[in-house]
Amino acid sequence: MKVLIIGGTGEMGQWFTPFFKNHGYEVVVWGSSGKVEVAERMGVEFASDLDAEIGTSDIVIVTVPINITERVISETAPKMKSGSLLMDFTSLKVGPTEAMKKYAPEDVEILGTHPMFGPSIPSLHGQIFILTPIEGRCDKWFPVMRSLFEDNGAHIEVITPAEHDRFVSVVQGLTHFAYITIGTTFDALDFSVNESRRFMSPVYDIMLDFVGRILGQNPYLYAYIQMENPEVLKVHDAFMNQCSEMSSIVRKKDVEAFTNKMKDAAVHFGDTASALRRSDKLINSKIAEFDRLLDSIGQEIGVRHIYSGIVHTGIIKKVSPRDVVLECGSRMVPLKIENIRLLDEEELHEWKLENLEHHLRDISVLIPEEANADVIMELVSCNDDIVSIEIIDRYEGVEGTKRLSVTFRVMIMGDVEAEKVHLGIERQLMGIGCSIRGW
Ligand SMILES: NC(=O)c1ccc[n+]([C@@H]2O[C@H](COP(=O)([O-])OP(=O)(O)OC[C@H]3O[C@@H](n4cnc5c(N)ncnc54)[C@H](O)[C@@H]3O)[C@@H](O)[C@H]2O)c1
Ligand SMILES: O=C(O)C(=O)C[C@]1(C(=O)O)C=C[C@@H](O)C=C1
Repeated sequence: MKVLIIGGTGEMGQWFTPFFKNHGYEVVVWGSSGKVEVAERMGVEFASDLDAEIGTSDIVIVTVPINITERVISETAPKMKSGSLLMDFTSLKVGPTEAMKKYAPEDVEILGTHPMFGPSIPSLHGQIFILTPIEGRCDKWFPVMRSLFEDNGAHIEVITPAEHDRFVSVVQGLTHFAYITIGTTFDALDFSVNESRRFMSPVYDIMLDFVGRILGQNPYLYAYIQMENPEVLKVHDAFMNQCSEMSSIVRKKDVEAFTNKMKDAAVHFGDTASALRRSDKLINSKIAEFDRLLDSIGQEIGVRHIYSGIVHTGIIKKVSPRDVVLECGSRMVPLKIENIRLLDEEELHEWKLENLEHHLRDISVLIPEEANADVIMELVSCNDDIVSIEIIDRYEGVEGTKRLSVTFRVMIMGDVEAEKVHLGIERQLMGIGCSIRGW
């Protein structure tokens, strides 16, 4: 089954390429900037002949900047083969769906989708995926796509394209607008965000992270989310009216009016108690990770850099509210706490197993008569410094004894003193009655 991702070299395209590849699809990507090296890095083909790929693909996904999506659909849809599926990931749904309806031949199915997440999420687990199928235009492929996303942990919401655009005019239109405007206000006030962190409350801390998260992303995406959805302007008007009304209440020092507005908004909002609990959880999770770092000073830890994926292991030397210093061999590595995730013991162990260069030792022993070599091996294997152990030789013909000779091949964890562990294993074997051969 072949999937062509038009825009496959972009942010979302690069997220979904390995996703489809890992589910057994052959993936071919195309991007206007011709980034063949991006395709190579992902281990997929770059579509050198785009029209030929469109005509032979089972699924074509359009995931290009919002403002050109309809044009790309109009150029792509008519060239698709019978029985195939045309799908998009655009943050708006009315325009792209109308274009798919208009330009896709009747025997090509169409499905508008909007993944409600950005490309920095690790998996579909717990993420919302909005689907806007058109009656009679996606009977074969809708259940296939739905279960592909659902089986990977996504929560599916099915609505019409118009309902979608109305909801996202607030869900994204208002949220992004408010956060971006907070960012532009910092700038207009020439306010030092960095210095302000010294005085931050939990609410401010979290708000800053979200403002920074949005400001740091592709500004064109956010511009088109504001400008290509006609519903957004109504939301801006309502927001700005509320800003002026609240500000004039503040100027008049009208406490009664302010508190009434706030109480009314709380009633309209609904369950503020759950919002408090959930935001407490978010705040506490930040504190919990910080506490774990503090508790680990002087101990070995492993942290994964959220953006590069690189794992650093070492002894934790210093922790301040925003930074941590790790001693990695002879180097001191400073890391920003917001950029790292602390690995738990099991994750660190797994990482070591996969990434360290381990030490191989063969230990030959004569085991006691009547003893069972497999049981002895099981006993020895209960040692955290041992990666693996196997029996590579059993020999009954040792001169002068009836005892069985057994050779254990032991892989010792790469970051421990192999000699010490080796001697420890030999001592343990002797303790249960084995004689080390070659002594
Ligand atoms: N980034 C997100 O967080 C996010 C989340 C959900 C949905 N989306 C939607 O996904 C789509 C892609 O967003 P993105 O962030 O991956 O964008 P991007 O800018 O990172 O990637 C755009 C891709 O489109 C290609 N492209 C640019 N101009 C083109 C043209 N004229 N013809 C064909 N291809 C062209 C680029 O080469 C690139 O491969 C958008 O519709 C966006 O609304 C984005
Ligand atoms: O950065 C994130 O995690 C996002 O959620 C990105 C985000 C958003 O901010 O709403 C951006 C555009 C998409 O349409 C969907 C999600």
